[in-house]
Amino acid sequence: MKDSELAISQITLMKQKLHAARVSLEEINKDRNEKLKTLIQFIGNLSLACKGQNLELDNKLAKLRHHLHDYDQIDEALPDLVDIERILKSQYNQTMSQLEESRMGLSRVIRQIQRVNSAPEKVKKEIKYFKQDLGKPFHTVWEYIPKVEKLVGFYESILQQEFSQADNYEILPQHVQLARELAVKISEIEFRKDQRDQILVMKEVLQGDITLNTLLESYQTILSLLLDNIAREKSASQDFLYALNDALTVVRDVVTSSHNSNERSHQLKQQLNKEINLRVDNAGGIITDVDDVSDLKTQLTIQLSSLRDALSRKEALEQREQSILRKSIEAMRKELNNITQEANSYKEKLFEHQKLNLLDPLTQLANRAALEDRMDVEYRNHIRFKTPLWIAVTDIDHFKSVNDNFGHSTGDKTLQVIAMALKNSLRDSEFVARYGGEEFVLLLPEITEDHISILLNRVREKVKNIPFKFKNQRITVTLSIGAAQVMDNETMQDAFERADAALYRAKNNGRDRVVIDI
Ligand SMILES: Nc1nc2c(ncn2[C@@H]2O[C@H](COP(=O)(O)OP(=O)(O)OP(=O)(O)O)[C@@H](O)[C@H]2O)c(=O)[nH]1
Repeated sequence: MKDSELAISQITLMKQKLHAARVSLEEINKDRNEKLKTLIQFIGNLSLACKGQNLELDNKLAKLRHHLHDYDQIDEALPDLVDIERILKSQYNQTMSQLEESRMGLSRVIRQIQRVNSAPEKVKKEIKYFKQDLGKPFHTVWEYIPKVEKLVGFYESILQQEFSQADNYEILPQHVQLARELAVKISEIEFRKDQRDQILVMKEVLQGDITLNTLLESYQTILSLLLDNIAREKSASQDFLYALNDALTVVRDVVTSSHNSNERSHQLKQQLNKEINLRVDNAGGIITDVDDVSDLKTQLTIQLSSLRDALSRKEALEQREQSILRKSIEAMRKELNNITQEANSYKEKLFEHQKLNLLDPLTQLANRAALEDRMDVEYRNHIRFKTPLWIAVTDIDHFKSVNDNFGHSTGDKTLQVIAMALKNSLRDSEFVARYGGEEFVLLLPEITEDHISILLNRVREKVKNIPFKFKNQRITVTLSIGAAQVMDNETMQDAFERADAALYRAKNNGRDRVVIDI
């Protein structure tokens, strides 16, 4: 009887050990879930950083986040990782085919250039080599951009030759018009800080007495500056996509291998559990069935030794599992750290870029893209809270005569002063954007019909009272304004068109007035 008591106490001990093993397994699971949370957070940041580059990539990352929510669903995330890799590859292929098209375009242009007989012999030879060089495919956008620059260089050499042969090229009114338009266009483009001084000088030149040569030079310089900017932008996003691709491959491999080994250990553990339960059951059966103590002792010793053996195999298995898990988490953490750093720096660049993209460089007011975003927001609020919303379109009267009489740079300064006056006459909840040349759009929420006319006339008067003085001449600049309230069941675009039509009526009725479409 004493022996059987001993056996029972050993079984109890085994059970306690089993319980302890289960608790430590739970702890491992808890740790694993925490790491998973970090991974999900990371994928969330990644989605933010990638947002807008490729809609499918955005959706897949969102889905991946959803699947990774639960470690048990990790196998469901595997196809997403494969898909994301596929999208990145297809983006790469798309770039390659665009590059191929561009290469063919350049080949066409170079064939045309070759027809220019007056090109200097040296340039002709270079063009020939260049054409042969163009036969080879481009692998990256950086191979393409220098080729375009070179092509522009050929044009320049040929034109210089033409100019030196005949300097009787005259500047015609349409050339001056082109120069003025170019000056306006470059005000609408946001150049990098280090390029701005160069652009300012060029703007002055284009607005003054230009020669055909200066006009061509300006086109060439602007083209090279733009190409440089495109190359920088592309390089930032491409670097990021490569890093992202590499990181995703590592994460996928780690997840796959940890998933496979998990599957194997799960089966092994089930087997061991079965074996342990069988041993415990057997031991219980022996205690009740066998009467002879020495028999009982022998049989229990056999059962207990098998039980001990099974438990130690289980413990070894759990230890191995834990070490694999630790290693894979470490690998993931390292990769995640790298990519988080990449994502952060890319996010900063994107943010800077977005900020630039939403501001009109000349007036520092919101631009058209920002206006569209804000229209969406105001329209949603109008629908949701049933609050009144007005849209007003305003245009400076006879602005062309300011440019014609006092020059484009005076025109620019006038635009800046008026933009500031418009902004200062509105409340924080109201919004103004430069819609185009000398046209501005105002979004005015929560204004009643009685007040809209008062408000817009106040804005009009404010601009009219600005004491502009050009070439010692006191000038009054006026605004025409058209406004419309967004009606029930009306789209923002329809209301905008009614406001624009009202502006047209204000112009036709003598300008310097507000017309409200009712
Ligand atoms: N200086 C400068 N002028 C600009 C800019 N954008 C547009 N403009 C000029 O604004 C003028 C607009 O002229 P029009 O559309 O004929 O109209 P307007 O002279 O204002 O006459 P109304 O609108 O009929 O009262 C053109 O001369 C454009 O060149 C800019 O950024 N800077």
